[in-house]
This record gives sequence, C-alpha cells and structure tokens, in this order.
Amino acid sequence: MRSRIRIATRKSPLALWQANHIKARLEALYPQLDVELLPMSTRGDHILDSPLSKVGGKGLFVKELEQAILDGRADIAVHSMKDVPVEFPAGLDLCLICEREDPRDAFVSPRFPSLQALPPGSRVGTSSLRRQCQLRALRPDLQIGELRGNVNSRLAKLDAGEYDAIILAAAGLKRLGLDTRITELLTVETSLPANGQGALGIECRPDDTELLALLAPLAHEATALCVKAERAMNRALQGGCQVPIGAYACLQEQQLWLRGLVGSPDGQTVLRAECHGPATTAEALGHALAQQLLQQGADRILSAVYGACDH
Ligand SMILES: NCc1[nH]cc(CCC(=O)O)c1CC(=O)O
Repeated sequence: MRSRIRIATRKSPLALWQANHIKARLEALYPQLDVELLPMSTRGDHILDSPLSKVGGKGLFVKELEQAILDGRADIAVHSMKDVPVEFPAGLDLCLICEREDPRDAFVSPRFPSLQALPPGSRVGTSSLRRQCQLRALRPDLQIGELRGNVNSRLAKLDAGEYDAIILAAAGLKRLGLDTRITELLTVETSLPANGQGALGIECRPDDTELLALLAPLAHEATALCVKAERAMNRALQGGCQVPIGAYACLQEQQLWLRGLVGSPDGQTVLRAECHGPATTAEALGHALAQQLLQQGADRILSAVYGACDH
C-alpha cells in the first residue's frame, strides 16, 4: 500500500486551509498514511494589479499545480471548483468532488446591515463580473470598484475604508473562521453563485487506481451531480472569458434544479433560465439550460465579449 500522498497547493490562506482539510480527512481515515503539502506559487498569485478576467482567467491558478502532478512531484491538487477550468490537461482529471460548503455570496460591511440598506452611491468592491452584473442590475446607483487579492487582503481594504462593502464567497469566509465578518448572506436569487462555488475538487491522474481507492471516501455524490450540471452549462456556453455567468444546482429526491444566468458586466442585460430533471441527466440539463440562455440572446453577449478578447 502507498504510504505517502503529496498535495500540491497554492500558498494563500484559503488554499492552505483547503489542502490541510483534505490532509486531515485522509489522516483520519488512514492513520498510517503520511500526507504532505507542497506549497507553490502560481502565475495568478503574481498578477495582482489587473482584473483577473483581463489577464487570462482561471487557468492561471492551477497550471503550476497540474505540472507538479504530471512531473511526479505531487499526487493530488485540491481546488475550489469555481476556480477550475472546464477542461483538464492530458493525463489529469478531476477525480472527485467533496461535500459543498455554503454556496452563497456574502455581503460584508462594517457600517451597513444589508445590501438593501446601502445608501445611494455607496462604494462596493468586487472584481467578479458575475457579482458586478447582478449588483448593478439590482442597484444601478452603486459605485462598483475592482477588488482583487486573497480573502484577508480584501477584508483589509474594506477595513481601511476603501469601500463601504464588499462581496465574497461565504464558503471562503467560513473556512477561514471569518464567519463573524458576514453581514448578510445573499440569497441565490439576489446573487446567483458561480458554478462550483463552495465545492472542493481533487485533481489527480485517473490511471492511479490505488490513489483513487484511497480518496474514494471523500467523494460526495450529491455535490458532484450538482457541480456536473453547473459545469456542463458553462462548458456549453464556452464561458470563461470576461462574461458574467452564474450557475447553481440543487438536488432533492434525485431531481436536479439548475438555475443559470448570463449578463452584461454593466447589468443592463441579465438573462435567467432554469430547468428541472433527473439527477442522472445532469450533463444534459446543463446543455439544455445553455441552449435556453443562448435562445434568449446570450449568444449576442458572448460574441460581443469574445470579439474583444485575445483568444
Ligand atoms: N475567486 C477566488 C475564490 N475561489 C474560491 C473562493 C471561495 C471558496 C469557494 O467558492 O469554494 C474564492 C473567494 C471568493 O470568491 O470570495
């Protein structure tokens, strides 16, 4: 039996928490197993001054981790599913998805009790186009500013008075023990989450059957089905490049309820659609929802933005 599992991880506090969480779960299951972290920097960590959507998107944060697995320096990488690109490089795959934490976005403000209570013209920080679009649609009066960096540095900018409020994923705040900073949990109707938000995934070599068997108890089937539907919608829309897209599924009695959103960053256009179906058809539901959104005009939003992209 294998005696060691090495986890490639980014060095941000949230990434380290997530890697340590998987380490602790594996060690609880297998007391003889030695689980080591291999912390590393990614290109995404170095590019902090420009909006992520303009510098190449999600792949920036996972490439170096994937290379470490392909080179044999690490066995697995633990990812926030919302940061994982829809396609995987040859030789690697998403091997399992763990149980989802709270998928909602959180409104954080030291001064105002809710999004609704923000006075006109308030400054809100978020670099997520998905959050910007939904915020602007709801509150066209707000001034929305770019806000990048890890969770702690975003909170520090809020505390320094650069913004009246910021929006962050509830899952990240809860994992870091920062629950008390959550002023208001936004309903998914107010802020439809990003696909995969709140879920952790493990990437590894799909041909490493011994490793897969060790990891298997960490899998959470219901979460995997939901995230599968959400990612299928994103894949069908080919959304990744500068487009506000939200996708959120929930599962009840083996029925999936998938909601999707495509909008323009200025919030002028927000297209919404939803569908229901058996969990066994998760992938098809994602495709069907994408088609509904395309028929409503998402194709025009997507092509307008792709025109301005360098790929
Ligand atoms: N974009 C960075 C990122 N990736 C995952 C999370 C939160 C944790 C999760 O969704 O699992 C965050 C922080 C945020 O959006 O506030």
